[in-house]
Order: sequence, then structure tokens, then C-alpha cells
Amino acid sequence: MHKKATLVLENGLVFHGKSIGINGSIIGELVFNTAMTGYQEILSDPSYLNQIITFTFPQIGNTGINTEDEESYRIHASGIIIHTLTKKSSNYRSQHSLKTYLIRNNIVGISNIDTRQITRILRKLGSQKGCIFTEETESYYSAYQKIKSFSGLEHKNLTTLVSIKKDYQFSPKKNNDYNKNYTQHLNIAVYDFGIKNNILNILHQKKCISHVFPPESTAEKIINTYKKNKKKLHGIILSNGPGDPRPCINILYEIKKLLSLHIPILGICFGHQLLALANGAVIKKMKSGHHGANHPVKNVITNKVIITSQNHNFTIDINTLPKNIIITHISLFDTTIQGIELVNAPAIGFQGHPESAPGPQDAVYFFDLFIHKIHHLKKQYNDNYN
Ligand SMILES: NC(=O)CC[C@H](N)C(=O)O
Repeated sequence: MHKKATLVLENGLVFHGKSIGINGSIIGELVFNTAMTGYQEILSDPSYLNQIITFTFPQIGNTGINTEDEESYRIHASGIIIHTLTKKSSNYRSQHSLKTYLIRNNIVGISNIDTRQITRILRKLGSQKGCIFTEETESYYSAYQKIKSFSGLEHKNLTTLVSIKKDYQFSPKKNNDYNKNYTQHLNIAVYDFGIKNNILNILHQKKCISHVFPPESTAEKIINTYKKNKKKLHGIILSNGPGDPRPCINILYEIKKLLSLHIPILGICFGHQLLALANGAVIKKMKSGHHGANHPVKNVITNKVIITSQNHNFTIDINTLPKNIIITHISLFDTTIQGIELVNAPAIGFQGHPESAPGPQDAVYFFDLFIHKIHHLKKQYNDNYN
């Protein structure tokens, strides 16, 4: 028997449903995600820290959970709101159910909610703070007080809460041919602001050896790590991550130093926002953000449209774009900026998720554009590999 659960929103609305996770009470900022599959990758994406995810797909849990699809070591979302929890999951890769996964990760969740209504509220009013609580763990009044005292996502640097503490060289779990056949590999320094595993997997597939660094790593620390090992640093990834990029003053300082060294940079989502900020752009919070796996994005140079995976609440303010930033891609949902390129440095950024986990793989080519920039520079300087 499922226990009762209650959802209280910032606007005072109350919804009653069933508990699908642990007993308890959580607060977070509500967002809606329209992906039809991939709930495991979404829940384990560290960028969802402090957010409660409303899944618009009516039945969640169909394909169960497996260890391979984890995008990080745990669920990072605060809570989950769904319409129907599948009674029995069915997939040859499934190892356990969504309910077991939520309980193992200490997550509070609620089902039997009209997620269409929640989505309409979020679309109309913008993101809402909310509280989910089970049975008697909270009263409406105390839930409401908690919501009022929750400061939300704005003006918070959350990177250190989800990232690694010490740098390491990545080696993929599944692949034991690591590095063996790569006569011409690229050495990539990856800033971990809350990175998704698939970014590192794709870099590996593209013959990159990734050294992953915590967010507080200085440009000197990164350069010296390569110098010490007598290796050339070919490029830098600025990863995805939770929270607001604007208060990340120290990180921005280091990015500026790296840009001045003309090392190719690819900024992904949070990293794309940091890249823009480091170049004088303004970042603002969106009304209800982009969260899904079917967002059309147009390359404004070639007019080609790709279908992309998205998860962000902040965006570059198009009205205050500095002259050295070119817009390369826009969202066809709301014309917000999706892709940028710098004119004075070999750097590009993508607001969506090129690693596509979950989602269509149309945007994976951003990794190729980045690698192309590296090769272009190498040619220019007649550089050797390694
Ligand atoms: N996925 C991400 O990297 C999210 C970036 C940022 N935290 C935002 O919400 O906009």
C-alpha cells in the first residue's frame, strides 16, 4: 500500500497523491521535463540539484533502472512528481524498479498527480517553489513556511556540492581498450561543475583522454598538471552543472586566463553560460526553462535544424551580447540563444546537452566542432600530437 503524499506550491495550491519514495518532506524549485524516456539519466543529472522534476509523460518507470545509465553516482534532483508509476518495469537491461531506486537514493516522490495541470501552472506563472511531504511529516502550514524560506536557484554557486574534490584521469567503465589504439589522441582538461558521465564517455569515443578537475582548480594548476607529465594540453571542456553561473566569480577569473592562452574551449550548458559571462555577456533566469529531449534548435549559419536534449533555467541575454560573441544556434521554441562562438578565441558553447543522455544525438557534433578547432590550431602551429 502506497502512503499518502501531498504537494504544496508557492502559489498556495495543494495536490494530494501517493508516496512513491521514502517518507519525509523536501523542498525545491519545480520544473517540468517533457522527455518521454530517460527518467533515470534525468534524475541522476547533477544539474537538477535543488529541483523537483515533474515528468509530463504520463507513465514513468516502464523500463526500470540499470547501473549503466547513471549520469552520476546518485539522484541529484530533490524530488519527483509523476502521474502514474508503472506497476511492473519491463526491459532486458532493467535491474530494479524506479521505486527501489528512489528509496535507495532517499528521495521523496509523489504520483497520481495531474502533471498536465502542474505544467500549465509552471508555464503560466514561471517556475514555482514547492514542497512534497508524506503522511504526517509536515502540516500545510509548515510546508508553506519552508517554501517561503527556500531561496531558490538564483544567486547560488552549487558547483562544489556536486563535483569531485580531487582531479583524476577518466577511464570508462565499459571499455578496457582504453587508450591502447589511440596513436593520435587529444589531451582534454575537463572542468567538473557537476558533470554528466556521458560527456566523458563521448570524449573517450572521440579519442580524447580526459583529465577531470574540480571547479576551484586554477588555470595554473591545470597547465602545470600537463607540464609535469610532459603532455600537451589540447583543449578544455566546461561542463554542465547546477545553480546560477553568475556568482561563480573565481571560476570566471580562471576561464578568462585560459581564454587568453588560446586553448580551444567547449562550454556545455552551465559551461556555455560561464563562457558567455567570462566574455561580458549577461545571464538571466528564464520563466520556466527548457527541460526535455525534443527541443528544436536552429543553426543560424547553415539553417539546419537539430532536435536536442535540454535542461537549463538560465540563458544568455540576447540584448546585451558583447561584440566578440557570435550567435550560432537559437531555440525554435522561444528564439533564446543556444549556441555561441567567440571571434577572438577558439571557443564555442552549446546551451543544450550534446552528450544527449537521454535524447536524440543530433547535437553530438558539437564535440566534433571542438575537436576540429583543436586540429585547426595544431595545423596552424605545425604541432605534433602528445
Ligand atoms: N544543465 C546545466 O548545465 C544547467 C545550467 C544551469 N544550472 C541552468 O539551470 O541554466
